[in-house]
Amino acid sequence: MSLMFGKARTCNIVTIPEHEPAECNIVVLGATGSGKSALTVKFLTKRFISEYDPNLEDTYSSEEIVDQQPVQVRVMDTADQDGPVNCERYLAWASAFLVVYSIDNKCSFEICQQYLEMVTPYTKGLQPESPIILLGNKVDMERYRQVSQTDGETLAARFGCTFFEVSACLDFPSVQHVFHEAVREARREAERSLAVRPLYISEDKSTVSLSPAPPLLPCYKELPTPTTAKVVTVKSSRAQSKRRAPTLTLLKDRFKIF
Ligand SMILES: Nc1nc2c(ncn2[C@@H]2O[C@H](COP(=O)(O)OP(=O)(O)OP(=O)(O)O)[C@@H](O)[C@H]2O)c(=O)[nH]1
Repeated sequence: MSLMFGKARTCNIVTIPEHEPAECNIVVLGATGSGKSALTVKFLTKRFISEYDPNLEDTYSSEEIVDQQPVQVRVMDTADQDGPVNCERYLAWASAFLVVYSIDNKCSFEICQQYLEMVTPYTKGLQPESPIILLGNKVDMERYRQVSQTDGETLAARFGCTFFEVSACLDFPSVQHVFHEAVREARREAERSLAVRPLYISEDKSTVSLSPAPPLLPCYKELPTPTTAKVVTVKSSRAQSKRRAPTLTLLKDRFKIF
């Protein structure tokens, strides 16, 4: 079974065959219109969407290379109407969370606080924890800014999470960096939680062993089935390129891409 950075793993240390990539489930949360879908599609296709179905919630999968290591990244682009509802559909599934607001919308920032207040108590009690990244999106809208960078940094510090300001319609590398940073933090958490298991040194000191692993309890929860979620395998026009690229077959009627 491949190692998941997050809940979905057996409770023993599992060695992953070289060829099998690790997996990382990222849940994108935030107020309506904050840019969750635009950030998700930018990460998967390098392109910026302008129109979308605001009520659709989808989960995408992409093969990524993060720090020379292959990882199957699944991104759940959620669509709550105004604030956290029905959270159990993603809490146990997530390896990491991106909580998004728009810097030109104070209300979206306040809704992010509700998400952080809901998600943090759940993740802090887990081994490994699911890291949270707070994202101020639409930084290209500086002239309409309603939320200062300091406000974002202060909120992130209060909940112990990482903070970035990005724009889904500007450069791709800054958006890719946020998703890859979520993978790195989930990877570090998974390694840390494996490392903190107590070591037992036998009487004759001849052997050192890890604490007896708890019984094999598959912790993996099936992919949540939100009302309209579909796991979409993604294939982008770049898939034809030589470079190992994320692939996206976007269901054209959902997004207008330019
Ligand atoms: N200027 C600017 N507009 C953006 C940016 N990201 C998204 N938008 C626009 O903001 C609107 C909402 O973007 P979405 O990605 O659909 O937002 P969402 O959070 O997915 O919204 P819901 O699907 O309703 O939950 C769209 O018109 C996007 O084109 C950005 O970084 N800059």
